[in-house]
Amino acid sequence: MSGLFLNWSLDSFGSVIRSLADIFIVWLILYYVLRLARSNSRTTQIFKGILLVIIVDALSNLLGLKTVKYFADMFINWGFLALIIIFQPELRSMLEKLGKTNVFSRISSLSGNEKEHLVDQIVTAVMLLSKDKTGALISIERSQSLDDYVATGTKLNSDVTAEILTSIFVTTTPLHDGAVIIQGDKIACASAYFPPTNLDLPGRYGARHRAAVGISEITDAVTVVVSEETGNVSVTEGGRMMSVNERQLRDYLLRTICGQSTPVDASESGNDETETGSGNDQEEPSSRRFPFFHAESEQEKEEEKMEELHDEAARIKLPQNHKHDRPIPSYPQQDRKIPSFTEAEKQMAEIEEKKAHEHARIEPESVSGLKRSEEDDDGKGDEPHA
Ligand SMILES: Nc1ncnc2c1ncn2[C@@H]1O[C@H](COP(=O)(O)OP(=O)(O)OP(=O)(O)O)[C@@H](O)[C@H]1O
Repeated sequence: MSGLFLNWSLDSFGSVIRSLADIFIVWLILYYVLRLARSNSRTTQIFKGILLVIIVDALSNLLGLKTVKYFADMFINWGFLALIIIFQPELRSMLEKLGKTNVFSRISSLSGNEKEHLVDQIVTAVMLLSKDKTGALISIERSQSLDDYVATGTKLNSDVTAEILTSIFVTTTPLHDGAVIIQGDKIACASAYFPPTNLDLPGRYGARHRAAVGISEITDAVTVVVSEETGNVSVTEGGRMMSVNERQLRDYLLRTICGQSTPVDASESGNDETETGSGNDQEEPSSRRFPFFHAESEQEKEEEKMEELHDEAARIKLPQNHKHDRPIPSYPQQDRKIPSFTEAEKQMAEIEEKKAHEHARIEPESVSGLKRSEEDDDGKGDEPHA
Protein backbone atom coordinates (compact mmCIF):
# COMPACT_ATOMS: atom_id res chain seq x y z
CA MET A 1 0.00 0.00 0.00
CA SER A 2 2.76 2.42 1.01
CA GLY A 3 4.79 1.37 -2.12
CA LEU A 4 1.78 2.22 -4.29
CA PHE A 5 1.44 5.59 -2.58
CA LEU A 6 5.17 6.28 -3.06
CA ASN A 7 4.91 5.35 -6.78
CA TRP A 8 1.90 7.60 -7.17
CA SER A 9 3.53 10.57 -5.45
CA LEU A 10 6.73 10.12 -7.52
CA ASP A 11 4.60 10.02 -10.67
CA SER A 12 2.67 13.14 -9.74
CA PHE A 13 5.91 14.89 -8.70
CA GLY A 14 7.37 14.04 -12.13
CA SER A 15 4.31 15.36 -13.94
CA VAL A 16 4.38 18.60 -11.89
CA ILE A 17 8.04 19.11 -12.86
CA ARG A 18 7.21 18.36 -16.51
CA SER A 19 4.33 20.86 -16.47
CA LEU A 20 6.52 23.51 -14.84
CA ALA A 21 9.26 22.94 -17.44
CA ASP A 22 6.62 23.13 -20.17
CA ILE A 23 5.25 26.43 -18.87
CA PHE A 24 8.75 27.81 -18.36
CA ILE A 25 9.83 27.01 -21.95
CA VAL A 26 6.65 28.53 -23.44
CA TRP A 27 7.08 31.60 -21.20
CA LEU A 28 10.70 31.93 -22.34
CA ILE A 29 9.72 31.73 -26.02
CA LEU A 30 6.90 34.24 -25.53
CA TYR A 31 9.20 36.54 -23.60
CA TYR A 32 11.81 36.57 -26.38
CA VAL A 33 9.18 36.93 -29.12
CA LEU A 34 7.60 39.91 -27.33
CA ARG A 35 11.02 41.42 -26.68
CA LEU A 36 11.81 41.05 -30.36
CA ALA A 37 8.43 42.58 -31.22
CA ARG A 38 9.11 45.59 -29.01
CA SER A 39 12.74 46.03 -30.04
CA ASN A 40 11.96 48.45 -32.89
CA SER A 41 9.04 50.05 -34.69
CA ARG A 42 9.40 47.76 -37.74
CA THR A 43 8.88 44.60 -35.69
CA THR A 44 6.03 46.25 -33.76
CA GLN A 45 4.22 47.00 -37.04
CA ILE A 46 4.77 43.45 -38.30
CA PHE A 47 3.37 41.98 -35.09
CA LYS A 48 0.36 44.28 -35.30
CA GLY A 49 -0.23 42.98 -38.86
CA ILE A 50 -0.02 39.36 -37.68
CA LEU A 51 -2.48 40.06 -34.88
CA LEU A 52 -4.89 41.61 -37.41
CA VAL A 53 -4.75 38.52 -39.66
CA ILE A 54 -5.45 36.26 -36.65
CA ILE A 55 -8.47 38.42 -35.69
CA VAL A 56 -9.75 38.35 -39.32
CA ASP A 57 -9.34 34.56 -39.37
CA ALA A 58 -11.31 34.15 -36.14
CA LEU A 59 -14.06 36.56 -37.26
CA SER A 60 -14.42 34.92 -40.69
CA ASN A 61 -14.75 31.57 -38.95
CA LEU A 62 -17.43 32.99 -36.67
CA LEU A 63 -19.37 34.64 -39.49
CA GLY A 64 -18.90 31.76 -41.95
CA LEU A 65 -17.02 33.86 -44.55
CA LYS A 66 -15.38 30.96 -46.36
CA THR A 67 -13.26 32.83 -48.91
CA VAL A 68 -11.90 35.30 -46.35
CA LYS A 69 -11.10 32.40 -44.02
CA TYR A 70 -9.37 30.53 -46.86
CA PHE A 71 -7.04 33.47 -47.50
CA ALA A 72 -6.47 34.18 -43.81
CA ASP A 73 -5.59 30.51 -43.24
CA MET A 74 -3.24 30.51 -46.18
CA PHE A 75 -1.57 33.64 -44.85
CA ILE A 76 -1.16 32.12 -41.40
CA ASN A 77 0.24 28.83 -42.80
CA TRP A 78 2.79 30.50 -45.05
CA GLY A 79 3.33 33.44 -42.72
CA PHE A 80 5.64 31.38 -40.53
CA LEU A 81 8.07 30.99 -43.43
CA ALA A 82 7.74 34.68 -44.27
CA LEU A 83 8.51 35.60 -40.65
CA ILE A 84 11.73 33.57 -40.69
CA ILE A 85 12.79 35.39 -43.86
CA ILE A 86 11.82 38.84 -42.52
CA PHE A 87 13.49 38.30 -39.15
CA GLN A 88 16.53 36.51 -40.51
CA PRO A 89 19.06 39.12 -39.19
CA GLU A 90 17.42 39.25 -35.74
CA LEU A 91 17.20 35.46 -35.51
CA ARG A 92 20.79 35.10 -36.65
CA SER A 93 22.10 37.51 -34.03
CA MET A 94 19.93 35.84 -31.37
CA LEU A 95 21.34 32.40 -32.24
CA GLU A 96 24.86 33.83 -32.45
CA LYS A 97 24.48 35.31 -28.97
CA LEU A 98 23.13 32.00 -27.71
CA GLY A 99 26.07 30.13 -29.22
CA LYS A 100 28.58 32.52 -27.69
CA THR A 101 27.02 32.35 -24.25
CA ASN A 102 29.10 30.33 -21.86
CA VAL A 103 27.66 29.35 -18.49
CA PHE A 104 31.20 28.65 -17.24
CA SER A 105 32.64 31.96 -18.34
CA ARG A 106 36.15 33.06 -17.41
CA ILE A 107 34.84 35.73 -15.04
CA SER A 108 32.54 33.30 -13.23
CA SER A 109 35.50 31.06 -12.44
CA LEU A 110 37.09 33.81 -10.30
CA SER A 111 36.59 33.88 -6.56
CA GLY A 112 34.75 36.78 -4.90
CA ASN A 113 38.02 38.34 -3.74
CA GLU A 114 39.58 38.05 -7.17
CA LYS A 115 36.56 39.74 -8.74
CA GLU A 116 36.68 42.56 -6.20
CA HIS A 117 40.41 42.99 -6.79
CA LEU A 118 39.70 43.18 -10.53
CA VAL A 119 37.04 45.85 -10.00
CA ASP A 120 39.34 47.88 -7.75
CA GLN A 121 42.17 47.83 -10.27
CA ILE A 122 39.83 49.00 -13.03
CA VAL A 123 38.32 51.74 -10.83
CA THR A 124 41.77 52.96 -9.75
CA ALA A 125 42.94 53.12 -13.37
CA VAL A 126 39.77 54.92 -14.45
CA MET A 127 40.11 57.46 -11.59
CA LEU A 128 43.58 58.37 -12.79
CA LEU A 129 42.73 58.37 -16.50
CA SER A 130 39.66 60.50 -15.85
CA LYS A 131 41.63 63.01 -13.76
CA ASP A 132 44.33 63.15 -16.43
CA LYS A 133 41.70 63.38 -19.21
CA THR A 134 43.26 60.45 -21.00
CA GLY A 135 40.77 58.68 -23.25
CA ALA A 136 40.16 55.00 -22.53
CA LEU A 137 37.91 52.14 -23.55
CA ILE A 138 37.86 49.02 -21.36
CA SER A 139 35.53 46.07 -21.96
CA ILE A 140 34.99 43.30 -19.46
CA GLU A 141 33.89 39.97 -20.89
CA ARG A 142 31.00 38.27 -19.15
CA SER A 143 29.16 35.18 -20.38
CA GLN A 144 29.45 35.97 -24.10
CA SER A 145 32.89 35.47 -25.57
CA LEU A 146 34.83 38.49 -26.86
CA ASP A 147 37.43 36.29 -28.60
CA ASP A 148 36.46 37.67 -32.04
CA TYR A 149 37.28 41.19 -30.87
CA VAL A 150 40.45 40.14 -29.04
CA ALA A 151 41.63 38.88 -32.43
CA THR A 152 41.39 42.44 -33.83
CA GLY A 153 43.80 43.81 -31.22
CA THR A 154 47.26 43.09 -29.87
CA LYS A 155 47.28 40.15 -27.49
CA LEU A 156 48.70 40.80 -24.03
CA ASN A 157 47.46 38.17 -21.57
CA SER A 158 48.79 40.18 -18.64
CA ASP A 159 47.54 40.64 -15.10
CA VAL A 160 44.97 43.35 -14.56
CA THR A 161 46.69 46.11 -12.63
CA ALA A 162 45.92 49.81 -12.54
CA GLU A 163 49.51 50.53 -13.64
CA ILE A 164 49.27 48.40 -16.79
CA LEU A 165 45.80 49.70 -17.65
CA THR A 166 46.85 53.34 -17.34
CA SER A 167 50.13 52.74 -19.21
CA ILE A 168 48.26 51.27 -22.16
CA PHE A 169 46.21 54.43 -22.66
CA VAL A 170 49.12 56.87 -22.41
CA THR A 171 48.84 58.48 -25.81
CA THR A 172 52.51 58.19 -26.73
CA THR A 173 52.34 54.39 -26.71
CA PRO A 174 51.52 52.26 -29.76
CA LEU A 175 48.67 50.42 -28.03
CA HIS A 176 46.63 53.35 -26.78
CA ASP A 177 44.20 53.45 -29.71
CA GLY A 178 41.23 51.12 -29.52
CA ALA A 179 39.90 49.04 -26.68
CA VAL A 180 41.35 46.94 -23.89
CA ILE A 181 39.52 43.66 -23.37
CA ILE A 182 39.55 41.94 -19.99
CA GLN A 183 38.81 38.21 -19.91
CA GLY A 184 38.70 36.70 -16.45
CA ASP A 185 41.57 38.18 -14.45
CA LYS A 186 43.70 38.92 -17.52
CA ILE A 187 44.05 41.83 -19.91
CA ALA A 188 43.52 39.77 -23.05
CA CYS A 189 44.45 42.51 -25.51
CA ALA A 190 44.78 46.19 -26.21
CA SER A 191 44.01 48.16 -29.35
CA ALA A 192 40.93 46.10 -30.22
CA TYR A 193 38.33 47.31 -32.67
CA PHE A 194 34.61 47.31 -31.82
CA PRO A 195 31.83 47.72 -34.37
CA PRO A 196 30.31 51.14 -33.61
CA THR A 197 26.63 51.61 -32.95
CA ASN A 198 24.28 53.04 -35.56
CA LEU A 199 22.18 54.74 -32.89
CA ASP A 200 21.76 58.49 -32.91
CA LEU A 201 23.93 59.52 -29.96
CA PRO A 202 24.15 63.14 -28.81
CA GLY A 203 26.75 65.11 -30.78
CA ARG A 204 29.21 65.27 -27.88
CA TYR A 205 29.84 61.53 -28.17
CA GLY A 206 32.36 60.50 -30.80
CA ALA A 207 33.84 57.29 -32.15
CA ARG A 208 35.03 55.94 -28.79
CA HIS A 209 31.58 56.18 -27.20
CA ARG A 210 29.97 54.77 -30.35
CA ALA A 211 32.31 51.79 -30.17
CA ALA A 212 31.42 51.30 -26.49
CA VAL A 213 27.68 51.31 -27.18
CA GLY A 214 28.25 49.14 -30.27
CA ILE A 215 29.95 46.31 -28.37
CA SER A 216 27.26 46.44 -25.69
CA GLU A 217 24.56 45.92 -28.32
CA ILE A 218 26.02 42.67 -29.62
CA THR A 219 27.49 41.15 -26.46
CA ASP A 220 26.76 41.21 -22.73
CA ALA A 221 30.14 42.83 -21.98
CA VAL A 222 30.33 45.78 -19.59
CA THR A 223 32.39 48.60 -21.05
CA VAL A 224 33.91 51.61 -19.33
CA VAL A 225 34.72 54.71 -21.41
CA VAL A 226 36.78 57.67 -20.28
CA SER A 227 36.34 60.76 -22.40
CA GLU A 228 39.54 62.42 -23.48
CA GLU A 229 37.73 65.70 -23.93
CA THR A 230 35.98 65.97 -20.59
CA GLY A 231 37.41 63.18 -18.42
CA ASN A 232 33.83 61.99 -17.86
CA VAL A 233 33.32 58.30 -17.24
CA SER A 234 30.50 56.29 -18.80
CA VAL A 235 29.48 52.67 -18.65
CA THR A 236 27.75 50.82 -21.46
CA GLU A 237 25.77 47.64 -21.16
CA GLY A 238 22.92 46.17 -23.22
CA GLY A 239 22.99 49.04 -25.73
CA ARG A 240 22.63 51.70 -23.01
CA MET A 241 25.12 54.26 -21.83
CA MET A 242 25.26 55.85 -18.39
CA SER A 243 27.43 58.60 -16.96
CA VAL A 244 28.89 57.57 -13.62
CA ASN A 245 31.16 59.02 -10.97
CA GLU A 246 33.93 56.90 -9.48
CA ARG A 247 31.83 55.59 -6.62
CA GLN A 248 28.96 54.72 -8.91
CA LEU A 249 31.41 53.01 -11.23
CA ARG A 250 32.68 50.80 -8.42
CA ASP A 251 29.14 49.99 -7.30
CA TYR A 252 28.12 49.20 -10.85
CA LEU A 253 31.08 46.91 -11.49
CA LEU A 254 30.66 45.18 -8.14
CA ARG A 255 27.04 44.56 -9.00
CA THR A 256 27.56 43.33 -12.56
CA ILE A 257 30.81 41.43 -12.05
CA CYS A 258 30.69 40.27 -8.44
CA GLY A 259 26.90 40.05 -8.26
CA GLN A 260 26.79 42.30 -5.21
CA SER A 261 23.38 43.90 -4.96
CA THR A 262 24.38 47.51 -4.48
CA PRO A 263 22.06 49.67 -6.58
CA VAL A 264 23.61 52.46 -8.58
CA ASP A 265 22.02 55.79 -9.10
CA ALA A 266 23.49 56.12 -12.55
CA SER A 267 21.43 58.27 -14.80
CA GLU A 268 20.99 57.79 -18.53
CA SER A 269 23.69 59.10 -20.83
CA GLY A 270 24.31 62.78 -20.72
CA ASN A 271 23.82 63.21 -17.01
CA ASP A 272 27.19 64.01 -15.56
CA GLU A 273 28.55 63.29 -12.13
CA THR A 274 26.21 64.45 -9.46
CA GLU A 275 27.48 62.74 -6.36
CA THR A 276 31.26 62.87 -6.56
CA GLY A 277 32.74 62.61 -3.12
CA SER A 278 29.41 62.57 -1.34
CA GLY A 279 27.93 59.65 0.57
CA ASN A 280 25.87 57.37 -1.61
CA ASP A 281 22.27 57.90 -0.53
CA GLN A 282 21.11 55.05 -2.74
CA GLU A 283 22.79 52.25 -0.81
CA GLU A 284 19.74 51.42 1.18
CA PRO A 285 19.12 47.70 0.86
CA SER A 286 21.91 46.50 3.16
CA SER A 287 21.29 49.26 5.66
CA ARG A 288 17.60 48.53 5.63
CA ARG A 289 18.25 44.87 6.18
CA PHE A 290 20.55 45.56 9.15
CA PRO A 291 19.34 48.86 10.54
CA PHE A 292 21.50 48.88 13.72
CA PHE A 293 24.86 50.42 12.93
CA HIS A 294 25.41 48.45 9.77
CA ALA A 295 24.60 51.30 7.40
CA GLU A 296 27.22 53.49 8.96
CA SER A 297 29.89 50.85 9.12
CA GLU A 298 29.18 49.80 5.52
CA GLN A 299 29.37 53.38 4.33
CA GLU A 300 32.52 53.98 6.32
CA LYS A 301 34.05 50.85 4.86
CA GLU A 302 33.22 52.01 1.36
CA GLU A 303 34.58 55.46 2.02
CA GLU A 304 37.80 53.93 3.32
CA LYS A 305 37.99 51.76 0.22
CA MET A 306 37.51 54.73 -2.08
CA GLU A 307 40.23 56.63 -0.25
CA GLU A 308 42.51 53.64 -0.58
CA LEU A 309 41.87 53.56 -4.33
CA HIS A 310 42.48 57.32 -4.53
CA ASP A 311 45.85 56.90 -2.80
CA GLU A 312 46.65 54.01 -5.11
CA ALA A 313 45.78 56.13 -8.16
CA ALA A 314 47.86 59.04 -6.81
CA ARG A 315 50.90 56.76 -6.57
CA ILE A 316 50.82 56.02 -10.30
CA LYS A 317 52.60 58.70 -12.28
CA LEU A 318 51.64 59.20 -15.89
CA PRO A 319 54.13 60.96 -18.15
CA GLN A 320 53.47 64.67 -18.32
CA ASN A 321 52.36 66.24 -21.57
CA HIS A 322 51.90 62.86 -23.22
CA LYS A 323 48.87 64.21 -25.01
CA HIS A 324 50.94 66.94 -26.64
CA ASP A 325 53.68 64.54 -27.71
CA ARG A 326 51.35 61.97 -29.15
CA PRO A 327 52.39 60.25 -32.37
CA ILE A 328 50.24 59.78 -35.46
CA PRO A 329 47.42 57.49 -34.28
CA SER A 330 48.29 53.91 -35.15
CA TYR A 331 44.62 53.13 -35.50
CA PRO A 332 43.90 53.86 -39.20
CA GLN A 333 47.25 52.36 -40.20
CA GLN A 334 46.17 48.98 -38.96
CA ASP A 335 43.38 48.93 -41.53
CA ARG A 336 40.86 49.57 -38.80
CA LYS A 337 39.49 52.88 -39.89
CA ILE A 338 37.72 54.99 -37.35
CA PRO A 339 34.21 55.30 -38.72
CA SER A 340 33.46 58.91 -39.48
CA PHE A 341 30.09 60.27 -38.55
CA THR A 342 30.54 63.90 -39.24
CA GLU A 343 32.21 65.62 -42.15
CA ALA A 344 34.96 66.87 -39.86
CA GLU A 345 35.75 63.38 -38.60
CA LYS A 346 35.77 62.08 -42.16
CA GLN A 347 38.28 64.75 -43.17
CA MET A 348 40.40 63.98 -40.12
CA ALA A 349 40.49 60.27 -40.98
CA GLU A 350 41.51 61.11 -44.56
CA ILE A 351 44.30 63.40 -43.36
CA GLU A 352 45.55 60.73 -40.98
CA GLU A 353 45.50 58.11 -43.70
CA LYS A 354 47.40 60.41 -46.07
CA LYS A 355 50.00 61.07 -43.40
CA ALA A 356 50.29 57.36 -42.71
CA HIS A 357 51.00 56.73 -46.40
CA GLU A 358 53.59 59.47 -46.55
CA HIS A 359 55.19 58.07 -43.46
CA ALA A 360 55.29 54.57 -44.98
CA ARG A 361 56.93 56.00 -48.11
CA ILE A 362 59.76 57.54 -46.12
CA GLU A 363 60.45 54.46 -44.03
CA PRO A 364 58.47 51.43 -45.19
CA GLU A 365 59.48 49.13 -42.35
CA SER A 366 58.63 51.59 -39.56
CA VAL A 367 54.91 51.06 -39.26
CA SER A 368 54.94 50.41 -35.56
CA GLY A 369 53.82 53.20 -33.29
CA LEU A 370 56.92 52.64 -31.13
CA LYS A 371 59.15 53.79 -33.94
CA ARG A 372 56.92 56.74 -34.52
CA SER A 373 56.96 57.74 -30.88
CA GLU A 374 60.76 57.67 -30.97
CA GLU A 375 60.62 60.11 -33.85
CA ASP A 376 58.33 62.27 -31.84
CA ASP A 377 61.07 62.67 -29.31
CA ASP A 378 62.89 64.56 -32.04
CA GLY A 379 59.92 66.79 -32.26
CA LYS A 380 58.76 65.60 -35.70
CA GLY A 381 55.51 63.93 -35.05
CA ASP A 382 53.29 66.23 -33.03
CA GLU A 383 49.75 65.57 -34.14
CA PRO A 384 46.48 66.82 -32.78
CA HIS A 385 44.16 64.15 -31.51
CA ALA A 386 41.34 63.15 -33.82
N1 LIG B 1 35.44 51.32 -33.36
C1 LIG B 1 36.34 51.57 -32.42
N2 LIG B 1 36.78 50.56 -31.63
C2 LIG B 1 37.67 50.81 -30.67
N3 LIG B 1 38.16 52.03 -30.38
C3 LIG B 1 37.75 53.06 -31.13
C4 LIG B 1 36.82 52.89 -32.18
N4 LIG B 1 36.58 54.08 -32.74
C5 LIG B 1 37.35 54.96 -32.06
N5 LIG B 1 38.05 54.37 -31.10
C6 LIG B 1 38.99 55.01 -30.16
O1 LIG B 1 38.50 56.31 -29.90
C7 LIG B 1 39.47 57.29 -30.29
C8 LIG B 1 38.78 58.45 -30.93
O2 LIG B 1 37.84 58.89 -30.06
P1 LIG B 1 36.92 60.16 -30.37
O3 LIG B 1 37.61 61.37 -29.86
O4 LIG B 1 36.45 60.14 -31.76
O5 LIG B 1 35.72 59.68 -29.48
P2 LIG B 1 34.84 60.41 -28.41
O6 LIG B 1 33.70 59.48 -28.18
O7 LIG B 1 34.57 61.82 -28.82
O8 LIG B 1 35.74 60.37 -27.14
P3 LIG B 1 36.53 61.55 -26.40
O9 LIG B 1 35.52 62.20 -25.51
O10 LIG B 1 37.57 60.77 -25.68
O11 LIG B 1 37.09 62.48 -27.44
C9 LIG B 1 40.36 56.59 -31.31
O12 LIG B 1 41.63 57.17 -31.29
C10 LIG B 1 40.36 55.18 -30.79
O13 LIG B 1 41.31 55.02 -29.76
